Amino acid sequence: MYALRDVPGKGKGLVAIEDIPKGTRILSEKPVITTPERQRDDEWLKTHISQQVGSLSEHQRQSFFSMYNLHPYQNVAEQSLGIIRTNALPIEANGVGGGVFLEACRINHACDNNAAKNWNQYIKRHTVHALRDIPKGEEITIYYLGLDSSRSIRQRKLLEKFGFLCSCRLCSLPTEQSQESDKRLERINQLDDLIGHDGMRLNFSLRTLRYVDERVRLYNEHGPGDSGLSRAYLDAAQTAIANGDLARGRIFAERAVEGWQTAFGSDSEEVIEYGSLARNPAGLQLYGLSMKWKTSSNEVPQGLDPNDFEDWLWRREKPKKLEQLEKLADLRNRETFPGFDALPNSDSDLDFYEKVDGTYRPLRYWCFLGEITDSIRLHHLQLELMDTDGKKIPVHFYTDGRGSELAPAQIQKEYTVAVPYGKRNVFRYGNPGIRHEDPQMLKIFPVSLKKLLDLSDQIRRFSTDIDGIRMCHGCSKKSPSLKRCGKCSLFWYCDSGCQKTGWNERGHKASCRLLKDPELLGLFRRGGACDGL
Ligand SMILES: C[S@@+](CC[C@H](N)C(=O)[O-])C[C@H]1O[C@@H](n2cnc3c(N)ncnc32)[C@H](O)[C@@H]1O
Repeated sequence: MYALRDVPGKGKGLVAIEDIPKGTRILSEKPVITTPERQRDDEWLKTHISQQVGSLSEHQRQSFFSMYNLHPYQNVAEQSLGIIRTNALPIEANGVGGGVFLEACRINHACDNNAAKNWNQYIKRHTVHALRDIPKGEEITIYYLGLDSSRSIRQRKLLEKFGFLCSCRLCSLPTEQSQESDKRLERINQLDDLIGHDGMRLNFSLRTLRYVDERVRLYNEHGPGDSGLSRAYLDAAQTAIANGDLARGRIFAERAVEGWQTAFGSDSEEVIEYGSLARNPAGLQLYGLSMKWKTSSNEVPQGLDPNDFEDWLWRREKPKKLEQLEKLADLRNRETFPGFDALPNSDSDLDFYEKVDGTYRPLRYWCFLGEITDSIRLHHLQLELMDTDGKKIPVHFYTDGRGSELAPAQIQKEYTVAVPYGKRNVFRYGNPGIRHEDPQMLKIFPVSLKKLLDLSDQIRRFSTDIDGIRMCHGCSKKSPSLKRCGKCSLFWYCDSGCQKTGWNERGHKASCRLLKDPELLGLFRRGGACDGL
């Protein structure tokens, strides 16, 4: 795939002698000489290295002594040490710190490298993989430094450590573009700190995901193949899984693995470890730290265009295209209508609240929905509700009337209770539930939760206008000239025949009556519902 050639200004280097596709393992090599992990003095090192040089084959010896040496020397031992200092690549193995590889050490540096080096602990070899398609004739390059840093820092380190001034594409950018690239790298590093510190401390919150989302976008702008990208996807996977979101966790883990697969190969530690995470995201120890984003592993939306898919994946709030959709909430949207486990348990949960002038205010609207399965009146009313996840939780009435403000006819099994801005509360006795204090902040609708969710589905299907076209609730035909139901204004029909079908056969008689309740309509009108129901 490659040959050792003279490369102008760089001494020798490896050049592709055929097209090398992205992800190809270009080489896989054992060290001929190793250096210890612990710092040793030069005399000790010289002896240690001379012993190893002594046991090289003739071919290896020749190859070793033809390697580039930055350091002056007076004898063979000093020469060997100089070659090692110029060429050694890191090795992470017990007691070993670095090693010389006869082929891999011939690869020159570029800040926009087209190949990745890696010590593979499983096969005890150094591997080099193509990060992108490398056309025949192009030089193979790797990245010598640890972290990504600005042009001036990179140049200083390369000069100090390796004695050359880098002239790669990234280092040769015009000033303005180079400053842009530096800013990007600085922000990538800053985000890394924030994810490491703030993000994880905030219990893997939405904010962590925002940081990682930005980091991934910056990496993609920066250029392909940075191994930081896989790390970033792993952070995203951990954040999702810690919140019970197996669907996104799986996809993020798959993306992390895909990057490592390209850069390190399928037998690398990263691909093996995180490949099993992608197959079984629930196996992560952090799984379920919270269940506020709960999904199953295959709950992935189908048929979205790539941009919408990314918006879903990263939980980006995006402006909706349709005016109608903005007005009418989807009661199955778990962000707006979370199950009990996903509710905040305090005002300081920054996914739900922001601090303004010293007090916490909701960042957005959310509403807990649960169906009554039981009720008890002791010194206060206690309702037992079943939420959208099938979990049963108590609601304790600590209103002035202790629950007497509700008429007995309202408290019926299978009716649905809505609690805007509901919070999880731990009671001194009994199971965690909701502590209800303000009578305005709870409403009961005479319909089961299942029927309410079905109604939500129907509203989205039949009342949404897509470029002026709606679907007839009677016959499901799409048309730009339907007429709306005069009562609820939410369902549309071709003519009175279709309206009759909708009314008598497709359940609109019952749903239209329900939708007469302004408070139920308020539940669907997300915006209007922001101040309670
Ligand atoms: C590990 S060796 C790489 C192989 C070396 N070019 C040779 O001829 O054996 C590292 C040395 O190669 C040279 N080198 C590597 N990358 C370079 C680059 N981008 N520009 C100029 N010299 C480079 C430097 O002299 C550096 O100290």
